[in-house]
Amino acid sequence: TSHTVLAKEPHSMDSVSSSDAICTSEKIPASPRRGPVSPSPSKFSLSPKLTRLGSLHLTLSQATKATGNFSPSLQIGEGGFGTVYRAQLEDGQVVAIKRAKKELFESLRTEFSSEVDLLAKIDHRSLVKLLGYIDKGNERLIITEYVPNGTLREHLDGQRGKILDFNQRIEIAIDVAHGLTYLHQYAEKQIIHRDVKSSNILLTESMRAKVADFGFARLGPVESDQTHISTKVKGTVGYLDPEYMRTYQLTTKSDVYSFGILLIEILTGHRPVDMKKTPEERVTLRWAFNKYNEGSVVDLVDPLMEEVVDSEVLMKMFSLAFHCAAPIRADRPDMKSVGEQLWAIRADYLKSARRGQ
Ligand SMILES: Nc1ncnc2c1ncn2[C@@H]1O[C@H](COP(=O)(O)OP(=O)(O)OP(=O)(O)O)[C@@H](O)[C@H]1O
Repeated sequence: TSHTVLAKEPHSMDSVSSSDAICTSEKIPASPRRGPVSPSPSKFSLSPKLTRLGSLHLTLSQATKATGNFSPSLQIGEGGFGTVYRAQLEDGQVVAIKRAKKELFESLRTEFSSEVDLLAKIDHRSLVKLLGYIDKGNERLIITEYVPNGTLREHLDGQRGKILDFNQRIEIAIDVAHGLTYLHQYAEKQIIHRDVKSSNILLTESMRAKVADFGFARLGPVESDQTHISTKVKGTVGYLDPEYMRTYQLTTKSDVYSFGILLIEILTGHRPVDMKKTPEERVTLRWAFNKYNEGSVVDLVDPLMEEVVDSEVLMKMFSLAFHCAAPIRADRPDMKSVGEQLWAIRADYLKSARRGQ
């Protein structure tokens, strides 16, 4: 399923090798099914103050009313941890409300509270904004801004009408890079998203991208001499940093790896791992890297996108993506530099497109 999540305890004996992970489209059951998650000290805890978080003050009955009593007709999505509804408030404002799944309630508590605590501190146009939070009785609701135009994956699949053109694809990549740069460098505390993927990128009507779903996000190292944090491996197969999988050491470079995989997906339209494809195309990173080395970069471009893009521009985009997805984290650039490089490639692209007119 597309929602299961890989979770691996540090130092556990039943370790999963990265090749196992790559060969399966199904993700290893998340920690909820492995029994209660022990709250780690560095993770935020749910404090009573949280009910007052965010700029929106809704009661449970107002939220219930706004979602038509959690009506299936207002359901816009379902993730591993909850169901998402589109809701209209009394003043007409449209919001998204994520309701925690009851059967996973106890084990979800940390996931959900981590999302709330992190979202509350964030204010950036490329990151989905938290508006409010309700924790009452056996309901946990997160209210966020509603992003109306579906996920990046839906657009790549052609489920949302017009196929994204090349300029839109670069702009989406730039937005995601800016959102992640903010999390890594400018947020009050360093935040690592841990689940950067195309179904977590939401698009606005003007096709600008916002990074969503902070359910797995973690604070980065707090001590200045600390280079990484050691933690359970979480994320989605295909996007997971192999060094993090091997060592359990999490750094911002794990998001950079996932971003590299996402960039290849944006350019090719291929999911990171697709068992329906031929063996040589199954693992998109490997397929793209081989084609790139053969000099056949033009074969990699999403066939749904009819535009002919300058091959120099394509080479630069793929080269940046492979750099981000380098096996060793020290070889990966930081997100700020990725944003700057994308910006420069976009300028080259616009020049080449003007020449071609
Ligand atoms: N703020 C929002 N505005 C509009 N649609 C949203 C919003 N948040 C989520 N959605 C929709 O709800 C779906 C489910 O979101 P959710 O974050 O719960 O799960 P997911 O990312 O698909 O899966 P998982 O959390 O298991 O990785 C999204 O794919 C998207 O279609």
